[in-house]
Amino acid sequence: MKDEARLENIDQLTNLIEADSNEHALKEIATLFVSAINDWPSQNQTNINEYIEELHNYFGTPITKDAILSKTTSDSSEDLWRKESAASLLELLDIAEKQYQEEDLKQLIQTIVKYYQNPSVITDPVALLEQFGVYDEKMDLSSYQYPTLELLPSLLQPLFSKMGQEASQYKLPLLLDGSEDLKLRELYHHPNILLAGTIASGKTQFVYNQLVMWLYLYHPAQLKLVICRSKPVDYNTLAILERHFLAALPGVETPLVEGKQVCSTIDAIILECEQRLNLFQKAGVKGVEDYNNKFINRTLDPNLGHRYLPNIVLVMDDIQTFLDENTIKSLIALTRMNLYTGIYLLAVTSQIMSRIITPQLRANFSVRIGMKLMSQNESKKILDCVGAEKLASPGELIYEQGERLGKGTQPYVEYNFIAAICKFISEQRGYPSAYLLPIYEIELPSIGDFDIETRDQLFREAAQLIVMHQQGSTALIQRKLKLGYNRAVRIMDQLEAVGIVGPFEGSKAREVLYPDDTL
Ligand SMILES: Nc1ncnc2c1ncn2[C@@H]1O[C@H](COP(=O)(O)OP(=O)(O)OP(=O)(O)O)[C@@H](O)[C@H]1O
Repeated sequence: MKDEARLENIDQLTNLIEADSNEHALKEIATLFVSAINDWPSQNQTNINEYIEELHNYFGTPITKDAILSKTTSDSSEDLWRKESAASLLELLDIAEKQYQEEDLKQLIQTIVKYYQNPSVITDPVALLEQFGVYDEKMDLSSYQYPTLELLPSLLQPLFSKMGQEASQYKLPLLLDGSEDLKLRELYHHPNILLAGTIASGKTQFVYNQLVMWLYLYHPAQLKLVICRSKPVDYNTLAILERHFLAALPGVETPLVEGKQVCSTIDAIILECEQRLNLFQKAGVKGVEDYNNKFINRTLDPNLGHRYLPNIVLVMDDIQTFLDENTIKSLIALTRMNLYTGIYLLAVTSQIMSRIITPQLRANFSVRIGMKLMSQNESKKILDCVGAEKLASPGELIYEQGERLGKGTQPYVEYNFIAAICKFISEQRGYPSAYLLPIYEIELPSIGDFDIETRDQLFREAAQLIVMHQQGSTALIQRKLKLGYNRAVRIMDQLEAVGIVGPFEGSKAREVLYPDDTL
């Protein structure tokens, strides 16, 4: 984590609260705390710790509601100010008790200081872009409000509150254990995670837990998700986050990735990865963390292609359903090059066969997690040791990273709460579209018997669509580019003229003559 200026002074805290455009319980508590300090009858009190010490001297230790109530009785004019101050303290302890089950004022103030000391929680990189001269009104989500803890069941609020405090030290955390021993894992040095478990062992819940945690921690400018699903019923709740947190290929209808699109999407992520590595080289840095710091500190010129790089997490649930030969090759390529790029892969499977998780691919997953597995043999295949066959299902897991092994339990966040969090986010202003993944530009052939000037304006987009989907269908152009039939037919004729598709074949789709490995 980078060093932050220490937050000790009451004026600093007041300024940070004012700059925090989100409404949440911690801000309310911090505001009451500032007003309690301002009312406290001591000379020029400006230091937060000294103020806490004065409170301890006066109320005793710990400073609880009972301690405050039993002290605030006398009527001298100095005590009137103390009473005012105490009223704010009582109010803030009241909120803290309900929201965070915290009764000790000192602990609470430490939490506030920690929260406001870490600017990544409150700083919006998009708002910062304004300073770089590349500010774009359409991309401004500076009024974005992070989901509040109240959207979670009250039983889980203390866990997420603790998570929020601890997670500020991580570049991207993974939740491994949600029991009393909260256990998070830093993914920056281990960006590829494999999760295996039998059917109904809690794998999808594991994925949702990570997503919910990240949605609590990050601004839409900082995190993008690509979700590959095998069943159309999965992850529908997340589709409404398209314009906030999802990344997608240009021109696709649903931002949740299925079937044939999986391989082209992974290839697009590989391209994004390559672009990032180029940017790092130009910037003279090793990874995304230093790169973004340089960008925020205005040492990288946006006119040279530099931009803020969000974390991108590729989630592949039921990975076995996507793994044909090409996809395995692409995944191996991706997992070889994505270290420190801010691009992560979370792969989930219920099938432990080496045909699916090939030794080459397995070796690139440096974080491996087993939920309940069928046999000792399966456990060994995933974790290099037995044990996962004995886990309680759903929810328990064993994780392995390098030499270490650990056991954890996943919390259970019911889907209606997840849906409420997504709804809370989706109702806010979003970007004009999903974060668009790059696609390889097609070198259009120069052959053809029509004038380039007469090409349809959407000719290039249509060509990319047809080649990407390997489907010479007029209906596809109509649907994806939202065009009328006649215009789509005209474009198809133009595509035939340059040799991208074959001739019209009646009710059959035209043959695509341009191979998709050029994409
Ligand atoms: N930690 C947990 N505590 C209690 N119930 C849980 C927990 N995790 C999951 N469940 C419940 O167990 C069931 C199976 O969970 P989930 O769908 O996550 O499993 P899965 O491994 O993804 O299953 P599949 O392989 O069929 O996709 C669901 O009904 C879910 O609500």
